[in-house]
Amino acid sequence: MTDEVLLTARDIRRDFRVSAGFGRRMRTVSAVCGVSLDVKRGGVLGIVGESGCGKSTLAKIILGLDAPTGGEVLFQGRSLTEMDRKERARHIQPIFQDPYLSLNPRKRIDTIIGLPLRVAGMREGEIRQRVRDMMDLTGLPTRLAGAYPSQMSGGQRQRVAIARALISRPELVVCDEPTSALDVSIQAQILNLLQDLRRELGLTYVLISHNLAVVEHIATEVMVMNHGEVIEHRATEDLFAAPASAYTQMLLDSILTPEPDKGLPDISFTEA
Ligand SMILES: Nc1ncnc2c1ncn2[C@@H]1O[C@H](COP(=O)(O)OP(=O)(O)OP(=O)(O)O)[C@@H](O)[C@H]1O
Repeated sequence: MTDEVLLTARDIRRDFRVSAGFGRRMRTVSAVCGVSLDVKRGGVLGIVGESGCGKSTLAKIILGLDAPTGGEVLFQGRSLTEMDRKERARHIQPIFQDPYLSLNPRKRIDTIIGLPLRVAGMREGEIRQRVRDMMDLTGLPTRLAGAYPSQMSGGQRQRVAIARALISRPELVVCDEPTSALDVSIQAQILNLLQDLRRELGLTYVLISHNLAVVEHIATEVMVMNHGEVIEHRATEDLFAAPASAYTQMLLDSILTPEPDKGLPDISFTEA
């Protein structure tokens, strides 16, 4: 990780107007309440917190897929609002939780992976080569190029989603629960792949996860959220060694308390 700040979010707010029920008045839900953060080039910022604390809303705002009701996001000093969709996509790409939902079931794998390059207007010959290289890099056998998402396993589908996200060589990848929909036995493979790709391609990640074991292993910094606010944001080692807040301590305690008969999650990582 370097000290260069790739992305800055300043005082982000996101309010939603929601109906309070049949015949009732509208009320405001504040999903994100004044969050500021810096993402440093080459690092992994883990964002953790319980369900509903605002992680995914913040991720969508960082990706430019949703507009904040207050504050601004700067990528290399430029506001995301100054960039069009194509330019944003060149710099920042998402990897979502469920690869099945995020892949078009009617398209072949090679078409899905190459789509960002086609949108950018690249020549077909070059696209084919880049797709082959990216399949190789993400551990997808080339014989799967003509397959459809329904013919693949969950892990393979997530590899396709990763290949598609990385093919336009973005600098920042926002991973929103990238392994939560996968079998436990596959989760570690995908996390190890993400780690290898980060080193090989010099990527920066924002990693949203409710799984603190995953975040502890991968993130260089961790930001803890609760009710739309930042509770603490520190280097991973420091946070796990001595959490500064009772809320973080409660989250840490909850991963150390296995569910009856299930034991702790069996995720084994390869060492860096
Ligand atoms: N489009 C929306 N309309 C209304 N309320 C919303 C909308 N999106 C999110 N919210 C509300 O904002 C709050 C934060 O939601 P968000 O999905 O960001 O949390 P999260 O931490 O990602 O949760 P999870 O881990 O369950 O995905 C929740 O109370 C949610 O109901």
